[in-house]
Amino acid sequence: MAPVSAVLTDIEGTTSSIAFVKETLFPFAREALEGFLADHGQEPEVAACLAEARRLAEPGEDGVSALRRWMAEDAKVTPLKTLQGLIWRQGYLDGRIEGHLWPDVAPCLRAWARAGIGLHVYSSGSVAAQKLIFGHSAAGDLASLFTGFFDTTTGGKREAASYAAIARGLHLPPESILFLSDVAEELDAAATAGFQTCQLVREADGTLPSGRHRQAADFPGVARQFGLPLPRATAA
Ligand SMILES: CSCCC(=O)C(=O)COP(=O)(O)O
Ligand SMILES: [Mg+2]
Repeated sequence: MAPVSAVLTDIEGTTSSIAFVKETLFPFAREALEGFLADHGQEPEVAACLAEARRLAEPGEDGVSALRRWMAEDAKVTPLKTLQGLIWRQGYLDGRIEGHLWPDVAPCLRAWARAGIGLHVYSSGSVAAQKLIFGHSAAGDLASLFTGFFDTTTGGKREAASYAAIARGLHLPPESILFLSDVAEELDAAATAGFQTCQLVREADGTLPSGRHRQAADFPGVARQFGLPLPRATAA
């Protein structure tokens, strides 16, 4: 096994609870959608999302109906993910939302960054949304620990080509990058591209082990399996 020089992490189900995303973030955006579009629909970034939603909508469906349908389906469609990030921004800034992180995550991220391991994110949430969840997390502002942020504009998380593109973007051999996710199909795609993989099987999220990848219950478990440093308090 090649030494790990970089970690690429998923968010929902990996660094943060599925319940936080589904019961806090998604409803926040759902409830604010129409008001946000009324207030900000003329702004170029918002108008571009609406235009793209109209382009991708089913025949006879308008842009807002398509956005509502994708929300109900939890579809990872770029204009929806971009809009959600823009809507959450206000909630993070005024303190109505605080980014959930499992308590084991921040100490490991800090220890790995201190040791020179490159830290990167790959989530279906937009890059802006990724920076918000880590920048306004329960463990403080962790956004600066990460150097690479990748979202659906790089490609789908279940496609090997997306991971190949990320490795090229990071100028690293795929086998030196460890991808962390709770979703077996994402790990399959990363493994096909040559990444090392580890499934986060978080009991509180009800994740089921795939049996196809190495697995860990938390980030210290990842560290132990892949020779990454442990935070001092858990090193013993
Ligand atoms: C950036 S936090 C919100 C995550 C999100 O919108 C989502 O759809 C979950 O995606 P992930 O790829 O992190 O499972
Ligand atoms: Mg996930």
